[in-house]
Amino acid sequence: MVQPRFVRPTPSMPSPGTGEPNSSNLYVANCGPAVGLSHDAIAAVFSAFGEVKGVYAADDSGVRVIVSFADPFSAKSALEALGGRPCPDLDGRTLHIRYSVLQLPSQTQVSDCVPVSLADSDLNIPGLFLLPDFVTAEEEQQLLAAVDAQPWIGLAKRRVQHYGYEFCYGTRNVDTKKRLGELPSFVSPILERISLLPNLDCDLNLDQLTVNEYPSGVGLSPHIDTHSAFEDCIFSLSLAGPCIMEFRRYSVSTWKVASTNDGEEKSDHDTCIKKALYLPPRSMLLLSGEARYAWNHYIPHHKIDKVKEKVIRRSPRRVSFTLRKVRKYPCSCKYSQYCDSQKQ
Ligand SMILES: O=C(O)CCC(=O)C(=O)O
Ligand SMILES: [Fe+2]
Repeated sequence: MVQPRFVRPTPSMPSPGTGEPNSSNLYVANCGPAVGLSHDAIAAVFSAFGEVKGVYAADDSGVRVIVSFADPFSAKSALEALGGRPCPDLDGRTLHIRYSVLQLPSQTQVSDCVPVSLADSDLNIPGLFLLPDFVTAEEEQQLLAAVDAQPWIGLAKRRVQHYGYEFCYGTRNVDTKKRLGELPSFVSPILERISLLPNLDCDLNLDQLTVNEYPSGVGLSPHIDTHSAFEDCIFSLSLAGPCIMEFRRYSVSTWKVASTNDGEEKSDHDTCIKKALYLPPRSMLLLSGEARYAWNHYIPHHKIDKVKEKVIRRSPRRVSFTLRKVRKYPCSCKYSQYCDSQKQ
């Protein structure tokens, strides 16, 4: 699936707030993954005004998004209610909103494609490690059978299960006072294998597991796992199918980002470094240090991926086990510009 591309309307287009709504799509500046606000969090706020079909990056800045509604009247209500004022549910940021229009496919740039690496060393991201064949094919089947015997929670596009602590998608955090219990015994062999990994300078008493089941073509919006929620070292085991994971480091990625009056940062800030890695089934991805704290991770919403000139169709299903250690005290990492604990 090709992600739709939207543009900001030109000045000749009808101006917002006057008369009829002219688009179902809103161009929203001053929020996005570069300032710790995931597309899911933005969708949750805008869906108070009607059905949100999707939230997309407007450009590479990480602070400008397109919110696409099912109808123009919802877009108009959201623009009128949220535009130009601080939004308490989005970190108090002042949203700068205009209508946006869909760009025709012929005008669409195809520069979105990031070359996909097969080995972690090609990415050159400190703290990122890919461990192929972390579990055997037999163990993979046992793990899948174990989670399929448990109840799934349905989200908009994928299903999840939480163990240890519930992960709350609204706050992107966990409630440390609400422990669900021990991690299930079916992950014990994995925890044991993790504990034997050499040279890891982090707390490996992992106590939170999120199981994600992605149908073909479903991805995950760019995000950094909330610093205040989890310690360093985040493990993600891929089962049943592969995926491409993209990593983005935004140049404006800061909680303290200064924006001009209309929320537009200067164009020399409009860049992010993008890298992509192929995660085969049964592999374990470890995000630690810089990779965990400073890089957004993202699974593009594609049904077909291109890996080293080969076209790969996504399998009907990918199941991931994300294992983390819940943080009990504020984060004091050295990546303060990405850190909600050190937000000023
Ligand atoms: O599915 C994955 O491998 C990643 C999941 C993830 O990033 C998360 O749950 O925060
Ligand atoms: Fe994540």
